[in-house]
Formats: sequence, C-alpha cells, structure tokens
Amino acid sequence: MGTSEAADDVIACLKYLYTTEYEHVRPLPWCEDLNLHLGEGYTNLQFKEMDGRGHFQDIGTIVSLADIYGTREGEDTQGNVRSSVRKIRVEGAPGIGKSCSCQKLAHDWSCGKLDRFKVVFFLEMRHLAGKVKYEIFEQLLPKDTKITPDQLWSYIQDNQDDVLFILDGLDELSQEAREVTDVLDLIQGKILRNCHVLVTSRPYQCVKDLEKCHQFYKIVGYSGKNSEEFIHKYFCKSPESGLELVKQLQSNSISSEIVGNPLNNVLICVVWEDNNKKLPSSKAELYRDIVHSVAKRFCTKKNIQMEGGNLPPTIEEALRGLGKLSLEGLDQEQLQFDIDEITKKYGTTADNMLNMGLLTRDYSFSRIKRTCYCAFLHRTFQEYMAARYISGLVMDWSSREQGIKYVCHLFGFPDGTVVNRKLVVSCCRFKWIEVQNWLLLILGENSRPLFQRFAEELQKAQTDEDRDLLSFLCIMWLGTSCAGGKMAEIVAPCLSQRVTNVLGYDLLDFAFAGDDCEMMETGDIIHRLGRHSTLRRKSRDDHANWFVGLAHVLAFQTKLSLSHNTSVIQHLIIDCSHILSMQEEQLGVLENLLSDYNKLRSVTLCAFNFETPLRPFIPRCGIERVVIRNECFIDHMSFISTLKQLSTASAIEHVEITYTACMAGCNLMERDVDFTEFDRQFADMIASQSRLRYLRFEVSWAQWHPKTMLFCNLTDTLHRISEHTRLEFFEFRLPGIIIHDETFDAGPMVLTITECLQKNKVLKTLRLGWGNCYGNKIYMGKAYCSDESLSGLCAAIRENRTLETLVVEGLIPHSKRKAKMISELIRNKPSNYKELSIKMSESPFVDDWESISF
Ligand SMILES: Nc1ncnc2c1ncn2[C@@H]1O[C@H](COP(=O)(O)OP(=O)(O)OP(=O)(O)O)[C@@H](O)[C@H]1O
Repeated sequence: MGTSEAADDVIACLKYLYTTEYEHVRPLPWCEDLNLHLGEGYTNLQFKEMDGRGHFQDIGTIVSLADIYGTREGEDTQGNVRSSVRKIRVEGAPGIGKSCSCQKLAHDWSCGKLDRFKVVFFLEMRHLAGKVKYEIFEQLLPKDTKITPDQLWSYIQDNQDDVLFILDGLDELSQEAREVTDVLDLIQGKILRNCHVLVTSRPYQCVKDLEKCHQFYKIVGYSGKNSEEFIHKYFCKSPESGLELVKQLQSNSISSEIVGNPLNNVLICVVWEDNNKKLPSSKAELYRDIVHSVAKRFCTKKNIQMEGGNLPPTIEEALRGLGKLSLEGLDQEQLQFDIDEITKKYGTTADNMLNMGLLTRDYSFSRIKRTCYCAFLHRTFQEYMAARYISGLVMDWSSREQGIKYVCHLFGFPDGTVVNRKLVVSCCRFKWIEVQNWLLLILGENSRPLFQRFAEELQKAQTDEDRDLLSFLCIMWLGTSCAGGKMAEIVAPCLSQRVTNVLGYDLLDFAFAGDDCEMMETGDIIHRLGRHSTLRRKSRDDHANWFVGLAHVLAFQTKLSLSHNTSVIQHLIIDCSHILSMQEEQLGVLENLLSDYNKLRSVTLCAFNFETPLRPFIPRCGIERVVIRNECFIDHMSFISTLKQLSTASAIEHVEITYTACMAGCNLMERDVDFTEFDRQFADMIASQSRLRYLRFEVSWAQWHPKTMLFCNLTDTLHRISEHTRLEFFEFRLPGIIIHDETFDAGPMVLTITECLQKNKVLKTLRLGWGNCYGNKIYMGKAYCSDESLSGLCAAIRENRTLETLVVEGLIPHSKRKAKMISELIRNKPSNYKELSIKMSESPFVDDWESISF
C-alpha cells in the first residue's frame, strides 16, 4: 500500500472514530448510561474574540468552532488570510464546553462539514504521554493501522496546510508529559509550522505556552435562550418536562449565570429528573449535588479512587479549604484570590482546590502589573461554599461550638452585649445575607442553637422597637429555614403578642445608611451601590419569607390549647404591598391557617391596594378589630369586595377603613358603576356584624366621576344603623367637589338620618361628611332639601338622649332660612351633646340655591 492510500485509510479510521465514539458526550463520566447525543444535544455557545488591544469583543455570529474555519475560508477566496492564522487558542471556565466544542469540531469534520481539512487529529492533553507522532496512534488509530508513525508524520509534513490538530485541555497536560512531548513545539510552530492547531485550556493557564497563537477566543457559555434550548433538547422525548423545568427555573432564584454554564445546566437537568421532576426542595440541595458532581468529575478525570459514592478524604479536605477561602474572602469583600497565596497557605491541598473545577483563573485587569488570580465560577458558589464550611463545623462534634459561634456572629448575635441591635443585625444582613440564607437551608434542624439564641434575645428585648425588629427577623428566618416548622416551636413562645412586618425602615437600607460613606473610597461606594440595588430585590424576598415564617408560627400556635399559658400572636400589623412578592401557594397556606386561627384579636392592613387580596388576613373567627389603611388608588370593585369580606368574618367589633387616595368612578372602565351597591354592601356588613361597636370610613382625597354623587346616598346603611343594638360610633367622610349639572335630592338622606336618630338608642357618635372644605366653607355640589326635612331632623336631634357627638357636613345646601334653623338648634343644644355641628354646603357655581325650583 502506498503512503497516500495508507493516509486515506487513516482518514477513514479517524472519521469512523469521530462519527461513532465522539458522537456522544458523557456529562457525568462515572455514569455510563448518561450519554447525550452530540448531534442532537449540542447547543450553541457564545464566543468572544480578543482584539489587538487585549479586549474580548462579542463576535455574535459564530455558532461552533467550525465557524472559525468557515469564516476564514471565505476570507481566503478574497484576500488570502488563510495562510497567516494557523494557531488558535480557545479558553473557557471549567465546564463551559471546551471539550464538547472540540468534539463537535472533530465530529463535524467526520460528517463532511469541514472539508477544508484533509485530516483532523483530536488529541486530549490529559492522556498525552509522549511525542505527538506516537500519540496519534496511541489515542486515535487502531492497532492494525497500515501505516507507520514515521510514514504518517512525513505525510503530515507534506500536507501541513490541510491538517488540523485539535488539542483539548492543555492545562491538563501532566508535568511528566511536558518533559517528553513535542506538543508545545507544535503549538508554537517550532515543528510543522504550517499545520493548523486549535488548542483549548482553562482561563489563563499555560499562558507562556500559548502566547504566540494567532487568534484568541473565549467561550462564555450559554445565553439565557441557549440554556433553555439545551433543556428542551435534553428532554426532547418528553417536551412537557422541558417546559416544566424551564418554568420552575424561571420562578426559582437560580442565577442565570449559573445556568449559563453548560455543565451546571446539564447537572440541573439530571438532578431535576432524579428528583421526580422537582428542583430539589431547597437550593442548597441543588448546589450540594452540583458541587458533589463537579468534585466527582474531577476524581474521574484524575483517576482518584472513590469509595462508593463518597468523595475521598483528600477531596473533602480540598472542599473544606475552598469553604474557608470563601468565608475569609467574603469577610474581606474579596472575590478574587492570589494563586501564590493559596498555594502557600494550603500546601498540598491547594492543587486540588485550584483544579477541581469550582475555581477559574483570570488575570487582573491591569495590563501593567499583571497578577494571576482565581475566582469562583460565580459569587453564589463562593457564598454557598462559605456556608457549607460553617455548617460542616456545626455538624462535626469536635468543632460544633466554634461553628455555632460563627453562625451567631454572622446573624448579628455575637457573644457579649450589643449596644445598637438594629445597626448590628442590619450590617450583618447587608454583608452576609446570602450566607445567612444558605446556612438556614443547609443546617435544617441543626440550626436549633441559633433559634434558641434568637428566643433568648427576644426574651431580653427591652423596648417595643427591639421586640418588633427581633420578631420580624425571627419570623423571616423561620420562613427561610428548611426546618422552619420545627424551629417555630422554639421561638414562637417568645414572640410578642403583636407582630408586624412594618419596621419603618428597610434593614438593608438601614445598614447602608449606617455606613460611614465619607470614609469609603469612590470605587468602594460605587461597588456598594451596585450591590445595594441587587440587595433591594432581596429585601422583597425577606418579606415573602416573613409571611412563610408567620405561617409556621401560626401553625404551631393553632395547635396550642387555649389553656396553654404561652403567649400567642393576637395582633397582626401587615404591610400588604409585600404580599405581591409571595407565591400563590404560600398565600393559600397562610390563608388556610389564618382562617382557622381563632386567637387573633386584631389585624391592621397597611398600603392595601386592589391587587392585594384582603381575604387571607381576616380570619373567619375570633377577630375583633380590623383596620385598613390604604395609601394607593383604589377602584370601586375593591371597595365592594373589602366590604363583602368584612361581612363574612364573625363578630367584629371595630372596623376602620381609611383611604388616602381614591379614584372611584374616574376609571373609564367604571363608567357604569352602580354606587347604590356600595350603600347596600355597607348596610349588609353592618347587619351581619351584630357585635359591631365602632365603624369608621374615610377617604382623604378623591376624584369623582359625576355618578359618584350617588355615593352620598347612605339610606340603606342608615336604616341598618337605626336597627343596630351595639354600634356606638359611626363616621363616614367622603371628600371631592362634585362638578356636574345634575342635582341631588338630599331629602331622603335627611329623612333617614332623622329616623335613625329617633329609633336608635345606643349610638353615641355620628359623623357624616361630604365635600371639600376650603376655609370655613364646604363645597359639595347641587344638593337640594326642603326646610321641612331639616326641621324634622332638628327635632330628632333635640329629642335624642344618647348621642354625644353629632356632626353632619356638606349634605344640607346653604340657605339663609336653613342657617337660622341650625344656629337655633346649636344655641339650645341638649345637654347630652358634647359636640353638635351641622355645616351646610356651598355651591361653587350658584349663589342662591333657593332660587332653583325642583
Ligand atoms: N455546547 C454544548 N451543548 C450541549 N452540552 C454541552 C455543551 N457544552 C458543554 N456541554 C455539557 O457540559 C459538560 C461539560 O462540558 P466540557 O467537558 O466540554 O467542559 P470543559 O470546558 O471542557 O470543562 P473542563 O475545563 O472542566 O474540562 C459536557 O459533558 C456536556 O454535557
């Protein structure tokens, strides 16, 4: 057989190898049955190319490494660039897809997609032990190849421009191999200088070996779209699973950068599948599995023996080292580490720490004073590793005490007295928020000592402010913990009877404001501001967790018998705007618990807006007092729904509803609003709450649609009040000038108030007010009522013996005769009245209403 025929045979063998063996990737090398088909599963990665000034630029269009050659091929026909670029360097973080891309390149060639090259040799550097000439045979060719290494070598020498060497993982080339191999000569063009070489390595490793390469690419992983695409490909046999996982990932706080790493992405798919199509119950389990798989992958790569599923002690030691490094780094706000220092400090463990795959290397930004450092694949990994390290200390008897001390310190409960609790806990929250959250997830029931400490501090709290803050924190942390239900048993008995998520300040804001910014450098402030804005999002999670924690506490306290003499939550003050950050399911749990919780006496709902359901917070039994303070615009339907919900609660004694702003009727969608419905609902609520003693409704600012005039009509409501046997206080206040041409007959209202005063024998305070007040005058609109009606009302007022306060503003239109009647009444007010006032309304348009005939 001649050399050329033999070379054809080699080419055929290589193609066969790449189309068969390299057709699949094994993401978990120890798991033989997990083989992903490259042709179907390969997902586009994002690449960047370094420009002449040392900056990486987006190159957008390249889809796989084959495109690098595709592009240059095109250029060749026009400008002969083809000959100048022969050595290409590709870098990327661990698991980012370097090997996979190389495999794809070889596979593409074998399928005829890259016939610009006659021969492609794909060599894995970690298996390289000698000269390239022999390694080709060792790694790629069958034993009975019909060509000798020398013959093949001379063929390569003769066809250099048609030969591509793909050299994967130069960073994995062993020291022994380095001493004997000529692969570096090949990369540096010292041999076969016209051959094409594409060499990959982890970032900034083997820099000297690669500095002469003509082009430099960096793989930056999946875009959000790519990562979803991969998930769909992974689940191509059950597309609905893919959709479900994508949805779960979107609602989970798993960082998109983490899913952007193809290895992490595939691990998430594997873990999700193994876990009955659920993301592990906690993020901590997911990270635990990812870290474990990365470490196992390293063992397989390095031929380090494992016992069963357990990691060998050297690897556990390296993971502990990484945890300590993470923790110390976070303490110093350090995300990058000097490699030399790690090697000095961690001795023999350093090698495994650096190469396991959790750290990636990079250079400092400075081009003048370059140092090589390493960093975790993502900050979240660093935070997770720090928490993993501390929880490791807590769970090991020999280091437990030290671990617990660490934990308490991180949560802002150090040994010794704390002078400014608010400052200490908020600064710790600011600095350690993620580690705190991880710890609560990893420790589970092992966080008992921490919650015991919270309970002690709660008992020691001196002021209401301290108690509110500590209760808020405890409840929020119960909601974060994966053993929140159990831990609630420890803290619940020490919580005060009044709990609230309204602190008057945001913990994370407070810590920021508490820092001495003048002492910080500008860069530091900018960095902190950036971090601060991400933390703002976290603060929403804090409130969502508070609701979850509250559910744990209520579940525990519901089980307590009434005779149990521990203190239970009786008063809730809730900023409802945070409900929006809660998930539907969590809200359902809370609603169920609250509806069965009969120990609640009062609930105050603040900043309630029409998107927030009120229902979950009004227990069906036991509640005595409901206060709603809303600062948002609210529509008519929400008024109605609030009243309906109040009607269904049993035995309420006190209801206060205050809206700072109201848009009723303004909304174009509400043109056909029937405001008599409002009166009906108000009346129903009063009728169904037989124990009601106090009812107050106030809107302090409103814009009205002309139809709102009907809002003045409270006849049904007043009928119910006249029959009520307990109601002592009723106040109704509605502002707004009614600008329209229709008139309002106030007669029926005046008549109903009259009847109410005649019939009711319990009411002590009745305040009714409409219209806006400017100076001493009240402007309402074109109302009308006869003098006879007013005279009847005056008589009823004189005869009523129970009322102590009566104020009616804006309802009765101004006229001289009416003014006289009223001043007479006031002058001779019966002795039971402490306050008696009837203010008439003026019209903004018409001076003398008497002149208008009806
Ligand atoms: N483009 C891709 N499409 C689909 N899956 C991919 C892709 N890139 C990587 N993967 C998946 O991620 C796993 C890890 O990728 P790969 O081994 O190529 O990473 P690497 O960058 O070579 O990592 P290391 O530096 O640790 O060797 C692969 O086994 C594969 O399952």
